[in-house]
Amino acid sequence: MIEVKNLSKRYGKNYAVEDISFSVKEGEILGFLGPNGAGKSTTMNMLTGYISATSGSASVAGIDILENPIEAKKHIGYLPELPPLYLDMTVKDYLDFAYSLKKVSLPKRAHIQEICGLVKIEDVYGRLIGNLSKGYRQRVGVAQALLGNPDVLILDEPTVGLDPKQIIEIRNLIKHLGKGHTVILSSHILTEVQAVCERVVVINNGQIVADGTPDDLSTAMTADHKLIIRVAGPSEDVYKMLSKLPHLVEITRNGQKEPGVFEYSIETEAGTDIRKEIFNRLSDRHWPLMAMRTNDLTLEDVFLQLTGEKQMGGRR
Ligand SMILES: Nc1ncnc2c1ncn2[C@@H]1O[C@H](COP(=O)(O)OP(=O)(O)OP(=O)(O)O)[C@@H](O)[C@H]1O
Repeated sequence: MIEVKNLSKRYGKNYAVEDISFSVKEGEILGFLGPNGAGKSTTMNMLTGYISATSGSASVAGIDILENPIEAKKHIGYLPELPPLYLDMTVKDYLDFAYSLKKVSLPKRAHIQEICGLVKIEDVYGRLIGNLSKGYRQRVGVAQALLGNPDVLILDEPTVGLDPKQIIEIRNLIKHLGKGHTVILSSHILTEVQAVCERVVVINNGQIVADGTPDDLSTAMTADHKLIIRVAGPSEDVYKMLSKLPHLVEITRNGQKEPGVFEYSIETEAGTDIRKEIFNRLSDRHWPLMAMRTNDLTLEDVFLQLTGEKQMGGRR
């Protein structure tokens, strides 16, 4: 549904986005994750035809957005980071205005009513946008993006500035919308993409540093070379035996976790998997293996490893 190939945007000597490629399948909810300044908005603005690209191509529903922006835009609903809401308009007037601006051909009243029901803004329909809470304003922004029933929704940081209850509501709304649309959602919040998205593209300093499902990314970084095991056996002897394991990088004793059961963290060379070896050796000595788990990284750890950032961008 969306194809981005070698897309770059340069401002002066600096690349805001450099040579990025990714694709989004029909019906997918893709999280575009990166810290502030990573290039998310720039990418979304190019994808939606708001700014031109320095080089590369992007297409939506098979239409090149840079060559044929008017046609391509008919397939896209866009919620920019700062939605273009007119605070002195009522929700009704604003949606009527956006309907005309977008030259939507669907039957006006029925279409707008359906969208208002979907994003749950019927009860504020006659109110001034300036008097609405941020959560409701964001819903109005989403309603505007849904006008014309586009195949693709592009939402730039849709939960920024909302309170926790509003965040949950908007996330649920996006998940719901994902059932009938292809969605790209940008975010600098890991838990958000984990909660909402089926796939995540991680961008940092204008470049893509990872692409996969949230689980894939954790797994890829975890591998099976970092293990935590618990063994019922004499701590000193077990430790000595484990120290002779092949491909060992480091072994740490974590102490006694239950009577007679000691825990160890084992790291081996990347790409090695010594779980069977551990099991067999302990079994030979009749030291029961009470627990074994990979030292899972959270998506947050993965992100920090991928981007080399000390911390995420400050806004929440
Ligand atoms: N019009 C512009 N002129 C010069 N530099 C720009 C312009 N727009 C963006 N940049 C730079 O490009 C980089 C990427 O910006 P972009 O807004 O795409 O990041 P972002 O990931 O969306 O971050 P944020 O969440 O803060 O909006 C930043 O370093 C920014 O300063």
